[in-house]
Amino acid sequence: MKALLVGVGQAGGKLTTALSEFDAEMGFGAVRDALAVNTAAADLDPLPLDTVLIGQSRVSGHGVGGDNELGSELMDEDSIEVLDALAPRMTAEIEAVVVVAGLGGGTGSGGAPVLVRELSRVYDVPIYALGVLPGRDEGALYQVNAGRSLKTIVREADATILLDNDAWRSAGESVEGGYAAINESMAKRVGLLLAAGEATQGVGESVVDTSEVINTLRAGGMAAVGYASSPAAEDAGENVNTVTSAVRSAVMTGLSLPSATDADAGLVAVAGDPDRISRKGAEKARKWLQEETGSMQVRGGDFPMNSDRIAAVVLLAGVERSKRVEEFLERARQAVRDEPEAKPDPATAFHNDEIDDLL
Ligand SMILES: Nc1nc2c(ncn2[C@@H]2O[C@H](COP(=O)(O)OP(=O)(O)OP(=O)(O)O)[C@@H](O)[C@H]2O)c(=O)[nH]1
Repeated sequence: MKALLVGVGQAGGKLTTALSEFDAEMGFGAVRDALAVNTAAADLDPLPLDTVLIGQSRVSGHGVGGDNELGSELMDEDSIEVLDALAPRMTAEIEAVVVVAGLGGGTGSGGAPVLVRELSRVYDVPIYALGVLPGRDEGALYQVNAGRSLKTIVREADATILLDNDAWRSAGESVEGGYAAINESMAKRVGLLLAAGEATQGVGESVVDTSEVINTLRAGGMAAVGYASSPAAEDAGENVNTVTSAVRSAVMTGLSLPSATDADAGLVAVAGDPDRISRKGAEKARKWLQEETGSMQVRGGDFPMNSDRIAAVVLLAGVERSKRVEEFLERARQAVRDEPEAKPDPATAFHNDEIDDLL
């Protein structure tokens, strides 16, 4: 999928950078261009990307300090500047725009839903969101902000891929301490997914096509991406279990939103040397995923790559009924109970259209 990335806020800018770098290192060419937008000049300065500073007349380049309503207002006021910066990058080859943001802060949390809405008004290609959920150790404000932002962005975007900071929390390590490694790992999942339909090596109808990724994401709502890999034998016949166990691990332990396995649609891309990929293994894995997700709509195919390993990239779409999402919303609800002055209950807001959301 030839994509244009827009990072909003600090996490958005860093993740967009990690994604662009992964795509370039792998030589995929799926990330065609990228831009970072922020209200804080200091967060934009270190990024190796073109940048747009918004809200200068109101916050003088100092950020919004976690106020996502202000983040949303500033994006609304300056969206023309952002759209102007994007216009020359929106060439005919672009198949999707991905707006990347941490949902728990201020600028990304408030600004990303506004930008998604504006982009959807102007362009016909799908506008996806890539949102980072705060870890459970992060403060109440992060949880509340993310709850409201999530509700709004899911409504505005064609699909919202969620990355849960807790999914990467290794024992004893703080989320803050591990951002660089977390971002690399997130970038690998999403970068492979974007590149899955771009594979040019190898032919055959079993190769995953960009339209299959887009059609899977048509389930809308929230999505998750999983990844796992293992060494493979040279002979495809010996790799039946290698393929099935890579797909299982991608879902059971490698998902960007852990346990989000109740899905409306799925896609399994088996990456590796086509001579090593077991057809039987790929078919078994697809059937297993149908059972695991309860969806009959599970697509599958190869992602030809030069490698002596076999990797599985799994996309699950329409995962909003999952336990993990409920857990997050309960956390946000609890945060509101603990800090009653912190805006409306995001969990109720998520399920109740009568309650105001961010936009
Ligand atoms: N995965 C990941 N999460 C991050 C990173 N940086 C911040 N976060 C998370 O993002 C949320 C905070 O959002 P930020 O992007 O820092 O905030 P912002 O959008 O710049 O908003 P303001 O700083 O309030 O203007 C928190 O949940 C952080 O844990 C990062 O590099 N990687």
